[in-house]
Amino acid sequence: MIKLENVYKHFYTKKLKTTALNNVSLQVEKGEFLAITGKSGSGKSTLLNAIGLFSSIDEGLIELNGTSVTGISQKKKLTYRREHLGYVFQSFNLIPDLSVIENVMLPLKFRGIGLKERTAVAEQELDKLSLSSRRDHYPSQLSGGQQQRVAIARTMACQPSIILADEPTGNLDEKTGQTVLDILHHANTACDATIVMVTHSDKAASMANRQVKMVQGELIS
Ligand SMILES: Nc1ncnc2c1ncn2[C@@H]1O[C@H](COP(=O)(O)OP(=O)(O)OP(=O)(O)O)[C@@H](O)[C@H]1O
Repeated sequence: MIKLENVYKHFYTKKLKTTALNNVSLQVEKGEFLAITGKSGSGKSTLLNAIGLFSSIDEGLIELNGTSVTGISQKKKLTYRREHLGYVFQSFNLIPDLSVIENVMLPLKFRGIGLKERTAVAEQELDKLSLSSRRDHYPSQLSGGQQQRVAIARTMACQPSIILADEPTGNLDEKTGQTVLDILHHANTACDATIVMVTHSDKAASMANRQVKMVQGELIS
């Protein structure tokens, strides 16, 4: 479960103060699939980054699975991210010196899963995303869409309880985009993952149980 209460986030540049999150309160139940829509610059990614523990907030409270994560140390945030959160972001953050399969296996290693099991899980996830033939390639040898799919395979291999997706179909052709949506849908319905997805696509948003909209930093149901 995800709970935000009266969350504010401001950005300051020399001349401008931007309130990217303006008194945002939100509750996403366990196993819910929420879509966040809204115009460019309305604060969607800022919201996702705050829930994903990538950026701090200025005021308010965030709870994930019943644990308050506001103000916890960087070390605890990292542990929490590794154990509970999965990200499907457009910046793939693949490790360039690791092959495709090694990238997918890495977070499983952090969780203490043995080599045989992590190889099997990674192969299975790569197969679902039609990437088996690329398992020994390096990220630089892949197209943008292929890199995004590797990142999704890496996320799904960990079976996170909360998945945060920022424009997950943005860079992909229609067929691959649908595969990604199907994978998210499966994680939601078969594995009870809670999903928060930012999207501009009506088709992607229609996969969700509920839609909310960001307007100038405020959340509108
Ligand atoms: N690091 C930053 N410094 C200053 N302002 C920022 C920073 N990051 C975001 N903002 C501002 O905060 C507001 C919200 O940005 P955010 O990226 O959350 O929007 P978004 O809804 O995700 O947009 P898009 O759909 O274009 O990705 C914008 O006005 C943006 O200019």
